[in-house]
Amino acid sequence: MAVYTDITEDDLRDFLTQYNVGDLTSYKGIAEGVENSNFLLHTTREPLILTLYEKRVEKADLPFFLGLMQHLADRGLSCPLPLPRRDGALLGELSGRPAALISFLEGMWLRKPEAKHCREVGRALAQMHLAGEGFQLTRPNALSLEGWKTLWEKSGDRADEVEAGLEEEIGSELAYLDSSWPRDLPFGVIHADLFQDNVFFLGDQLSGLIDFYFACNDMLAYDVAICLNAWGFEKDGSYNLTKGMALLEGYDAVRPLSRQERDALPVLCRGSALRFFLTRLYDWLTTPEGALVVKKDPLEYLRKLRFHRSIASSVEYGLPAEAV
Ligand SMILES: Nc1ncnc2c1ncn2[C@@H]1O[C@H](COP(=O)(O)OP(=O)(O)OP(=O)(O)O)[C@@H](O)[C@H]1O
Ligand SMILES: N[C@@H](CCO)C(=O)O
Repeated sequence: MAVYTDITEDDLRDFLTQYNVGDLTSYKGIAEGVENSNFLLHTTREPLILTLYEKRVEKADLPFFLGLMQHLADRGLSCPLPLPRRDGALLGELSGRPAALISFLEGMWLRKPEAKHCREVGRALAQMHLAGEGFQLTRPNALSLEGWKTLWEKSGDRADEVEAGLEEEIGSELAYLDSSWPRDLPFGVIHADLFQDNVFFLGDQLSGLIDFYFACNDMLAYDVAICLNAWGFEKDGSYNLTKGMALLEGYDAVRPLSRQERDALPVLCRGSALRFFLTRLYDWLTTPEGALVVKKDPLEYLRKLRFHRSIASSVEYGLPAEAV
């Protein structure tokens, strides 16, 4: 679920008078997603997505997210576009939340992606990294080392409620990452949350990327690590070498990874697994029972983190040996 903030039809109709989008014919809340409240609207002209930005999205960051979608779409990436209001603004307010109307992207996310889809995702990620060049606004990654430490300070003393021994294990992991985190790899705009539910396909054809609300400036290879975590594992927790290889090959064909980026992949995967473990752990411990949101399992990312600790070289992820 993600409808944290409900809207009334009257308020919505009033909100829509600020746009040139035709008349509202129907609307409904969208159950998927965990961050923002999303609604699907039908108007006499076109389907639209209405997003109300919730707790983890800073209002000051919205020009970055909305401007980035415009920048990427202008450069040929398939992603939703924020619609301007009659006064040109991309952002309005509805039910006390910042709100935007976003174009509807055709397609569905894949519940059972195969290696061929992972290859497409790798390609699209690299295309996004190239298309992001020249974007003028910047946004530091709030969920990198310092952000992880803050999350850990808020939840570390209760971590053993989720699994015994976690307080010590994650404390050591953070210390390791603090001392080993790469700082001089190529930087750019990263998506930072390119999970399966944020990539749409029409049949086997990738139709576009959505949900740029964690996008920020960080190491491009960190985004590859996020994708490898999200797409390279099976539900039973095992790493699927064929899928990982396809994703990496797809990326590398569009934006070749440097030797330094390849060498850093294991540590970047550890950091990325820790990032999602920590946000999930925090949500797990703080979301009240009965809230209308499906809590995501932090232990899934703990298992991935442990897997990455066993990796000695990026060849083990499926990068062709001769190219490493
Ligand atoms: N532009 C769009 N076109 C079509 N459907 C969309 C669009 N944007 C969002 N959706 C629908 O809304 C759902 C939730 O959107 P989104 O992933 O942006 O929400 P979120 O709360 O930010 O989620 P997440 O948990 O991935 O951070 C998507 O799975 C999709 O069904
Ligand atoms: N993709 C995130 C949730 C949304 O940011 C996760 O799976 O934990």
